[in-house]
Amino acid sequence: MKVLVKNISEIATPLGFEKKCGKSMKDIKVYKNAYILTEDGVIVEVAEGKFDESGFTGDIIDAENKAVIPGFCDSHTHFIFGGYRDEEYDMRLKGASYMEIQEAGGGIKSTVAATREESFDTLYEKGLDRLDSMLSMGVTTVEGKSGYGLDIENELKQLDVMEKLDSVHALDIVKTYMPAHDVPFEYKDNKEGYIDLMINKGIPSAKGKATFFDIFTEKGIFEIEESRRLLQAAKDAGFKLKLHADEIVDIGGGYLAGEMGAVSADHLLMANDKSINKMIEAGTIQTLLPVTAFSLNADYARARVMIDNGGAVALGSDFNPGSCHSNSISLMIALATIYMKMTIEETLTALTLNGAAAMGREKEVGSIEEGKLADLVILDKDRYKFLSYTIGVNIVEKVIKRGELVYDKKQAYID
Ligand SMILES: N=CN[C@@H](CCC(=O)O)C(=O)O
Ligand SMILES: [Zn+2]
Repeated sequence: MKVLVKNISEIATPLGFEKKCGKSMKDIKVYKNAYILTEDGVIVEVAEGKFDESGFTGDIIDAENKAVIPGFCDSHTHFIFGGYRDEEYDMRLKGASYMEIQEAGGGIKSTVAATREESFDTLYEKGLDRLDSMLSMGVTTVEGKSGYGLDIENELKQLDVMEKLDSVHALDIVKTYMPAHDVPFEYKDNKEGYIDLMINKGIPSAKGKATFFDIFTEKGIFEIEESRRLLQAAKDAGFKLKLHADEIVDIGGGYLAGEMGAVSADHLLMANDKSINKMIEAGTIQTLLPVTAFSLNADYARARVMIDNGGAVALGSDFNPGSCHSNSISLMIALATIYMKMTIEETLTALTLNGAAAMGREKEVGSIEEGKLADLVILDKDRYKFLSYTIGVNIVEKVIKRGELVYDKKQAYID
């Protein structure tokens, strides 16, 4: 089945089947007055000018002289969770810190209690709504983590919910197993016991159910040597690695990510120069989550140092019920461009091709070119620079996933 997307004012996309590093992050290909031809969900032609429609029997999507970009690849979310933490957020607005709340038994632990309580079906229904919301912001591939079960059964419940969602929803989901998100209440005086449980039972139980293993490497949560043991066990079991690193305190989590050959290290608000250089040397993608920094009222990650020294930077939403209850792509773009001093071209690469690479999907998605899946966003503006210029506003008009129109903002309104 062929689909033609025609009357495109401008296509803006990074090009390639590998992550972009350093200076090349800003190299965006811009086609003017263009079209995209797809077949069976895959892009077969991208060109400027008019496509000869005589004898064409496929479907046509008219972009009405609007700009087209690749579907966003959000490589860091915790979107399967029970309950909410609005009261804790209010406490933070009144001055309590994220870690104070966590140490007092709130934070991740309160979401773990709520997620254990919630049935598969309830988590699934909430997941559907959250995926719809992501789609409306132009996200076509998303990473989702477990990490709110913290026991064998409930961690697998989260992964199974994502598996089912992936099979029914237009968005593609890349699953991450994260039993090392925190030490559960029942092991509060026996962290070693929990680490042994994860190594001996948890990791084997999740084999084949998730692509990545992730850990919260943080002072007072999992320290460097504890993290190393867990990461090694996960790597030996065939998982690719991710780390939540250097978010609150610099304990060298970014350096460990480089040493372990992790695909990505995420947050990195406090990452020091040695860690940044180690990640660059190791090819570890530095995934930055500016909406979390904004929500925690913390300093932003040093994107310019990372990019100017040759690093590959991705951007993710970190959508979760605690540190960042927002999946807003437009807010993320505003923060990345204004506070992290990324250009809009670097930001686009970070949210598409590099995000795809942070999920191991760079060969399939993340750019608009022959051979990639036809995952496209039609903006309601004719130039891609409106992505940053229209501050904090969602300018996604239509979303195409594997060549099929799956979201149209205009149909969301009653006339
Ligand atoms: N920092 C650790 N994990 C999440 C927050 C999870 C939560 O607060 O529930 C994050 O990436 O920010
Ligand atoms: Zn996270």
